[in-house]
Amino acid sequence: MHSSLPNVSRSNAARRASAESAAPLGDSPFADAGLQDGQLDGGLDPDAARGSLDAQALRAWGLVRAHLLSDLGEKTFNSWLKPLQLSGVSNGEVRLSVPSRFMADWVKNHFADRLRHAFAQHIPGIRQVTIDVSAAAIVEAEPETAPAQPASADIPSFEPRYSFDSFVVGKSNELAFNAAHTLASSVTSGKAAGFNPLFLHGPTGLGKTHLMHAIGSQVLAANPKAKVVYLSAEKFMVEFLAALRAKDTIAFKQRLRSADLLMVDDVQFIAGKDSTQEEFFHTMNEIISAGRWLVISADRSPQNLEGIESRILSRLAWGLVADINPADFELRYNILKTKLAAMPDAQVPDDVVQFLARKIVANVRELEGALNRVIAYGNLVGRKLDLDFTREVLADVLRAHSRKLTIDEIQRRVADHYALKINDLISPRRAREVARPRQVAMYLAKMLTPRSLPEIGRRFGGRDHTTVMHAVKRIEELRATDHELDRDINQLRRALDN
Ligand SMILES: Nc1ncnc2c1ncn2[C@@H]1O[C@H](COP(=O)(O)OP(=O)(O)OP(=O)(O)O)[C@@H](O)[C@H]1O
Repeated sequence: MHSSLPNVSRSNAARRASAESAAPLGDSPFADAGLQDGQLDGGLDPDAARGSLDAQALRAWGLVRAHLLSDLGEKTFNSWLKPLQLSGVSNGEVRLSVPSRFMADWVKNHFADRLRHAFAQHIPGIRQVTIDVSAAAIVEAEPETAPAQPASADIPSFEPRYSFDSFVVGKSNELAFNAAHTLASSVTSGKAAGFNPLFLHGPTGLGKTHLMHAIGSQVLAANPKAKVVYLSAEKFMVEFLAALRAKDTIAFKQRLRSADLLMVDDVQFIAGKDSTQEEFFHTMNEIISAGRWLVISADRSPQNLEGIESRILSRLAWGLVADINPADFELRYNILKTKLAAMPDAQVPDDVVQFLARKIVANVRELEGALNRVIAYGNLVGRKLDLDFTREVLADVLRAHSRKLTIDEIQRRVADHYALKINDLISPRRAREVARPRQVAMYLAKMLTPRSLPEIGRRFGGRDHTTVMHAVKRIEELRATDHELDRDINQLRRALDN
């Protein structure tokens, strides 16, 4: 595991190392994908970049970061995982470093298992992940009294992506959208909104943070001097406790309580955290009674927020409570189309968009992540973005979502499609009108179920696994030239997907 890297900037070192290595990592032909996103630049200890890590470790690190970003979402990733640096891999152990003791403890307590699991998928034999404070940080900072501030807590990046214009409205989110828009207009015009605070709630990944950022962007666009403060409830707590430890809560209080618009995201996080809730209650009160604006989000309604003090809940219920529900197919499809309209270089056929909208139903973050992954991998390997490629790239996501398809179902569909009986498919008959559909059914069984070749052979009248292998190969070859067969298979796959 030793290859030396040139002493270049961190992201270049990581990129170059992964680009230079030709060896595929595990089974994935897309091993570099983790380094495609600017989000994932860096993450490499400067000492490691000077030569102690090999290309496999670097590529695995890129993938681990990509997976964690898509699993945990940008907010959590940026706050806690983006600052991690890879400093070494040896003897089944991955060593990571962070800039402060506080962060090291936090990451250890909250993410160590997830990191270990993610690494083990890409570097066989990884048993342990160790998180240390980086040597440079120990010299430069006072970690115990000054916890890391991995991302700006004060003013959100206001991502231009997160605007009202880019938010696609459907039945499930129109109340929240209208409420957010009304509040933003009231803050900028000074006219009463008729409610304050605004409480947005809904399951993860459905656009609460997007709407908060959109409110903030609109307010700042109208009045760049407005004091807009956005922070997650987690960061509220971390900063408050740090201020308490440093015996200096005045600056913290002033910064939040003087906001014209204060937005606190994911408030469920402070459930059961008594002293933080106390502070939060006074902050809310001060903001509202001074006629300034408050927006709160949570993953559930105020009635269901267990562990949050009743005085906070009743304060929240005074305002407007707007829910966001899971998107239906139409909204999911429109969201994808809107995202694609902003990416003129991406050529994604409509059947792929429909497929994604049909398959990825849990939340918009996952939907967006799936689309980005297909596009990024397509660019990386230079493949046409069709349904086969999409299924290949998203195999893990689809597996998690899909119901179990059986060989019986495949046989039934194929038999119907070719106007045959199921018995024809498992019979010894070799006539072409039976043999070709049988090969199609075997091919689909191999592609769409986890069954092994011998198992599939057994289910087709006790045939040998080499017969199945031959069928799969033959259909793959024919699909490239026989358009009718290709169309049949696409139709069958769509039918089986539903
Ligand atoms: N209606 C929508 N139109 C366009 N993009 C959307 C929509 N809903 C969600 N998104 C996108 O989905 C992603 C996840 O949304 P967001 O982070 O706002 O979710 P959230 O509800 O705050 O999740 P969490 O509870 O995990 O914080 C973002 O990239 C956001 O832009």
